[in-house]
Amino acid sequence: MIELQGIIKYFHRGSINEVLALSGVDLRVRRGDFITVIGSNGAGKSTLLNCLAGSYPLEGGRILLDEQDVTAWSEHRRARFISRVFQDPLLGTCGTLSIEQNLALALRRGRPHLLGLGVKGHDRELFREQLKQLGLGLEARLRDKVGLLSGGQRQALTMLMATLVRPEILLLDEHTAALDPKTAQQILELTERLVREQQLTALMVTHNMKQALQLGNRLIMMHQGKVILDVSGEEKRQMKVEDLLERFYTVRGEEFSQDRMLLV
Ligand SMILES: Nc1ncnc2c1ncn2[C@@H]1O[C@H](COP(=O)(O)OP(=O)(O)OP(=O)(O)O)[C@@H](O)[C@H]1O
Repeated sequence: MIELQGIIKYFHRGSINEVLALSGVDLRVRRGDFITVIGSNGAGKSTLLNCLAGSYPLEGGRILLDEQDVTAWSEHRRARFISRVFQDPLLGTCGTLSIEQNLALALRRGRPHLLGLGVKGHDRELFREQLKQLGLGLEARLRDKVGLLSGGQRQALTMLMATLVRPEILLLDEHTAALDPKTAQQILELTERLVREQQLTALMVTHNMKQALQLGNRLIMMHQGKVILDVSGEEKRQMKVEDLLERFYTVRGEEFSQDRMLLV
């Protein structure tokens, strides 16, 4: 279980540009939770994921992994248990390396002593088998440079790389937002399958409320650096976009303007 306790994150603290991006976030992520994260622009969604991943130091609060305090752990150290997929398909893969070299790097995640790009025969078999399941024909292109792939193919490969060594937690930050609708849907289906088959714990940021309601077992809504709504199970299954807007109004006492988030 991962627990965030009273997380406080400022940017440019003490300057005229000071931003309080997270103002005391408490969140208990249970093993196997697939949490979709929604909220308006600047609500703190990406910052939350970045703080979990150790990209930024905190100004307050702690992060516990199975009751162990990992707040002081570097981003590199946390990469042993955290995988991330970003919006930009170029960020998760190395374009100048081949598909199999990228996968070989993913296989060594969290094992810093094993450097080099050599690919062993039995690993190659594993890669072929895994790639086949993507249904994109990439298993026949193991030695192709990743730079030759389309954005969707590259994001599918990134998803595979992020889960090749099972992470304790998978962080997805609008990972389908840069793709065309059909490709985005394929990546979402892949996401759902990988999370289900490997029983992963995942947090997925999205601007799409329908998507947030369709996927996962739990949904949190952020606003001005706080979690203002946390629904799961049957309650989430029954919810519609209008219910979410209504709940926002009840909690905040203000309308959720439609330009704050996509309602598709
Ligand atoms: N590296 C940074 N330096 C300075 N300010 C930042 C930085 N990252 C985020 N912020 C600020 O912190 C606040 C929260 O930003 P964050 O990116 O977490 O929001 P978000 O909910 O992910 O928004 P969006 O949906 O627009 O991506 C915003 O006011 C943003 O401008």
